[in-house]
Amino acid sequence: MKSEDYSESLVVHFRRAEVLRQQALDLLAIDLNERQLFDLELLLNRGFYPLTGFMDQAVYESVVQRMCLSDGSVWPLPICLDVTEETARRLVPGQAVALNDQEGFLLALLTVSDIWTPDRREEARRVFGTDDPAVHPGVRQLLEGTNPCYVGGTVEGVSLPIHYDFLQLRLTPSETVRRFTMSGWRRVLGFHTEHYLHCAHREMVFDAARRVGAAVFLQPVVGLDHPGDVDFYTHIRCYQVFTSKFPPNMIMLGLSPFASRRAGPREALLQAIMRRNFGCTHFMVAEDHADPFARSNGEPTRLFYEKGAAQELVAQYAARTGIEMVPQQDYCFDEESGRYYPVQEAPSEAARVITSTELQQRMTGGETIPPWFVWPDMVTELQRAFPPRSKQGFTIFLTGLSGSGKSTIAKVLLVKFMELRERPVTLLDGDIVRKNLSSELSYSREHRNLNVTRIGFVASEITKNGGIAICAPIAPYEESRQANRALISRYGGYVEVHVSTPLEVCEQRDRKGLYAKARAGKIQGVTGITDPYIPPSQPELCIDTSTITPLEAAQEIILHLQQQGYLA
Ligand SMILES: Nc1ncnc2c1ncn2[C@@H]1O[C@H](COP(=O)(O)OS(=O)(=O)O)[C@@H](OP(=O)(O)O)[C@H]1O
Ligand SMILES: Nc1ncnc2c1ncn2[C@@H]1O[C@H](COP(=O)(O)OP(=O)(O)O)[C@@H](O)[C@H]1O
Repeated sequence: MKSEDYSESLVVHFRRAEVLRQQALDLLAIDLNERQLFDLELLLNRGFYPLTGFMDQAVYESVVQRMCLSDGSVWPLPICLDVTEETARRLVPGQAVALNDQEGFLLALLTVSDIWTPDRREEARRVFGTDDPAVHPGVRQLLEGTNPCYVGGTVEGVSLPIHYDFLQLRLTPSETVRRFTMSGWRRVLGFHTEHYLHCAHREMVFDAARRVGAAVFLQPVVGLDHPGDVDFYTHIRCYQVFTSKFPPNMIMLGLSPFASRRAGPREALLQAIMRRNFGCTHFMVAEDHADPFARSNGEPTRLFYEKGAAQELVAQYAARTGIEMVPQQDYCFDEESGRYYPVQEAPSEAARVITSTELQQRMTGGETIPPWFVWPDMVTELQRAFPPRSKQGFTIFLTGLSGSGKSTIAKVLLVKFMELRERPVTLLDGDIVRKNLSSELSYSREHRNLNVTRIGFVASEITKNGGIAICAPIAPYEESRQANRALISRYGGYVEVHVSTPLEVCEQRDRKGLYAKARAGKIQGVTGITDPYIPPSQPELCIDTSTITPLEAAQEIILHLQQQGYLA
């Protein structure tokens, strides 16, 4: 396109966007969730070409049952907009609806074609191969994480979803096609990944590209949070290091906003179609591609889909999709010859593959990483995401009856950590939180859980930023304690301490007269008397303070932290 033509088309686009913005002021608006935003972005940037909007019922059924659109072209997964029953009742065919991001910023106008209640169990059976949410996380997401009604219709874009990070890498299909052409790339091998890549991956990608005579388009999936994954920014910086290890003009990095369904072969096929839209001629597919239980680097694991099924499906449809399947082979390192080999061709049993889990363990344990495994500049990046435990933040969560000794132990720990001066320390004591953060809450089960998860949220932020959080609420219920454990252990250490001092001792202490009041019937719902305390099922430590001093109790916790490597 000539530059005058391009400026003219931009002007037309801006004028049209302004018209749509005015129109949207009077329309019903739907604020899209993260998954829906990813789908919308791919509809607007034509990553999902030939789709021009969210599928209507006929197309949806055809895709679910026969994997094709109404014109017969291959399409393996439904791309639908799910809404609540309440929203569905407010919609009629022909109506225009504003589609906003989570902050209410207008992204597109949807012209509704139909609204229906899909049989999501049937969808799950067809698309995922099971309708049991217990055995497949994708099915769980579909049945429990999406709304019950679907809305179909074409979308007209006002703006692509806004990103502020790594803008130079957020390439649309038209941008990648233009860049491939300008680079003289006629054959391009698309490589989709969610894992961090290392030296053996370079050999793997290099060999595959050489075999088919193609350059490489590395397009990692970014966006949805994967618990336990390397921190997002480190992840991308590692991809940048990875691409720097290839000869000039051989590899390009671009970020894809795809929301994975973990639908195995069908998902691999959709990813292949997307890569074709981004300008690739070949697509690398792993044996366990998009399997919900897939792991990088050949870690042994029980897969949901048959090994190799994804490769077969993508290869089977290659002529119709216009993109060829290239099988992905795992590589290992043979120390004797100092060379990398496809795992099946390794000259000796001793050839080494380090798995993602082992790498993570080595990083957090502060162990060395052999140079044949990860380049030193990538190790530096990874060390930021996986600091050794002695540099990670952690939370000590003391739970137990009133008077069991939580606050006293917490105060001793606070002083000890302040003395060490290694990390910033925050004490989130039950009474203090009640005054400052949860003053409106009662002592009902619901409110206690809310209070405890609020404490957990604050502790998770402190832990994430490398600090120490000491929490000391009663926390009588397992559900909120488990939620805190799951949240906080994503970011650092979590030590649950059950201060298990028996009720009789707590009652004898009765520093606040709480038990006396409860026994006299002056207050209701006191934990241990008329309200339950459910002991933690698997606390890291159990401390009964009836026979030990506060200092001794604190020392037990410090010892545990030292054993676990959190304190040097
Ligand atoms: N009904 C009832 N049950 C238990 N405790 C009561 C109640 N009413 C007031 N208090 C005082 O509030 C403190 C407990 O609040 P928490 O926020 O730690 O409780 S919870 O975790 O939300 O269950 C607790 O403080 P601690 O003694 O420091 O534990 C009590 O003094
Ligand atoms: N080993 C111990 N650890 C903690 N507190 C103890 C210990 N031995 C005796 N106590 C006494 O028990 C009481 C516990 O009160 P507190 O720490 O406020 O409990 P909680 O915060 O669990 O309600 C304090 O008076 C404290 O001096």
